[in-house]
Amino acid sequence: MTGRPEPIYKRVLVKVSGEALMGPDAFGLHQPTVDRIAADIAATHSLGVEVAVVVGGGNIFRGVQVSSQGVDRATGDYMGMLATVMNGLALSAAITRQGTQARVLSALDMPAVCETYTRPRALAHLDRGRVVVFAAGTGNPFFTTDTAAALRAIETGCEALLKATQVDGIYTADPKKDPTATRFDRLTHDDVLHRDLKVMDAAAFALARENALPVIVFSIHEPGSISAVVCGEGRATTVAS
Ligand SMILES: Nc1ncnc2c1ncn2[C@@H]1O[C@H](COP(=O)(O)OP(=O)(O)OP(=O)(O)O)[C@@H](O)[C@H]1O
Ligand SMILES: O=c1ccn([C@@H]2O[C@H](COP(=O)(O)O)[C@@H](O)[C@H]2O)c(=O)[nH]1
Repeated sequence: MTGRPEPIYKRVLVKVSGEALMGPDAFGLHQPTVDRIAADIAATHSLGVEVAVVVGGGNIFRGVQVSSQGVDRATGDYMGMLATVMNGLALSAAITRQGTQARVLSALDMPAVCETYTRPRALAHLDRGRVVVFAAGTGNPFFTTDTAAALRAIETGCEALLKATQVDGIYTADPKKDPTATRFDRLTHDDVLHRDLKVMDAAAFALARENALPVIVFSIHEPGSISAVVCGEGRATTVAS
């Protein structure tokens, strides 16, 4: 007995920020941090929750970085999507080391590296109890992995999108820039869109709103935060209609 309540979801999608994977470093993958996040994903899975993951790429590359340096935006975005595949492979390997089966499904076809995303394949892996790591975002430039997270969550019937990020919820303004910003416990999708709160892009929130997908924003830096949130615990902002 851990004293923790039962999970409130059967299937969730966890969006893991790429920047979170660099831990205290300035770039790339910080293996102890990757292992800690993988352990929390495995612990969540061991509670009987089916877990899908979308991983970002901000620790390695963002398309907009090169658009001012003579590389066109679409090419830069494909480079960003490749960064998310590297992160997906690292996270999947770390989850597997925890003793939990995981598979990487890429929106861009690269059969020598990992499986290609199809919805039936993703559902089959989830039904078989595997953690599914979605990589390469939506497979399209001019999108983000936040939008991929909302899209994949809806496609695969997840009951909530858990955005594991740098901050412990949604604030009146970016708390990294405005020390007077205050945190919300609960918001509607409309609130987030009308107030133009930037924690996740508007396309992702619009998709979540249209499909009544709850979004829960919490800090990935808090150990055990993913398994806490699936049990309705921990510090977070819940966005629901
Ligand atoms: N109103 C707000 N409330 C909370 N956070 C906000 C707000 N506005 C902007 N932010 C910022 O949004 C950031 C969330 O971005 P995060 O790095 O998790 O996502 P991402 O850019 O999708 O990930 P990646 O690192 O993979 O690119 C937070 O670090 C926070 O500083
Ligand atoms: O659907 C997508 C998803 C991502 N990209 C590109 O990848 C990088 C990294 O993703 P983050 O969401 O910023 O973590 C992003 O900056 C885009 O360049 C994409 O083109 N399409």
